[in-house]
Amino acid sequence: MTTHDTDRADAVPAVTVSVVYHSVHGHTQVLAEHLADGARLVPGARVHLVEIRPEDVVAGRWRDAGVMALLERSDAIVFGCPTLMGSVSAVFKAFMEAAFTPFTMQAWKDKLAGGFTMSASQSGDKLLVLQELAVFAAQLGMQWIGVGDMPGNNWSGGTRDDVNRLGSWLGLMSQSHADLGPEQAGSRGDLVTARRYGERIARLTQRWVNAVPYETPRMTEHETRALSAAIAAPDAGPAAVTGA
Ligand SMILES: Cc1cc2nc3c(=O)[nH]c(=O)nc-3n(C[C@H](O)[C@H](O)[C@H](O)COP(=O)(O)O)c2cc1C
Repeated sequence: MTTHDTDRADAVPAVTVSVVYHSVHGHTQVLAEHLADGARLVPGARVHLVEIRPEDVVAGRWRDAGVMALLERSDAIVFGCPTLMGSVSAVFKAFMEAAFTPFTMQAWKDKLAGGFTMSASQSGDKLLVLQELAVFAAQLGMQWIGVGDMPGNNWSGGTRDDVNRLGSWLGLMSQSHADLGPEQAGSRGDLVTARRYGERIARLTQRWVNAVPYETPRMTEHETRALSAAIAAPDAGPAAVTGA
């Protein structure tokens, strides 16, 4: 089992958020890391970053008892993988099929869920992957959380740095140019959107599990464009700007 864990239990009650992802060349991993960083902003959030590894797939079956035990005690699970041939990656699908056991026990019922995917094309049929992940979560009886941001890059002044620049709500979409390495994964806007989505999931988990008060953050289109402009500013980085 490969996990990178953070414990920010503080004085508030704890929730456990696990971000489970597969990445072939590292682009999806960057997205997962930013999503986890956003979740870590929430007091009490214990965030686990869990990589699904091809070496744990043997004869078509993925197995890792440690990961499954962690997921069973998680309050929220976020699923992510690259879009490959218009579908979830094969390694991640092997993980999904291994969830047949918790499915039979309804072990993940009423945990919160979310999903993300990365691809090279602007569309690349990423919606199909998010639909697969959402149906998977529904089969497990989970409660799905979508992206809560207005769309970006949908007007003449829009850029790749915009928040939610691919205009996806079912889950988080990001796009990486096929000739660039993971150090240039996605766009600044995608990484900020990932952090915002991670924070949203962790805050909603705190409300769902511990009834921690949560005031729904609302941003007008105008405010969203101002945030996108801040992300595009030369000195700004995704770590510095979230608009939260
Ligand atoms: C076998 C294969 C299939 C792919 N299929 C798609 C696709 O259907 N749509 C798309 O936009 N990109 C596709 N891509 C590009 C990947 O989604 C893209 O390179 C992504 O950044 C890989 O993420 P990773 O570095 O986390 O593995 C494909 C790449 C490979 C190698």
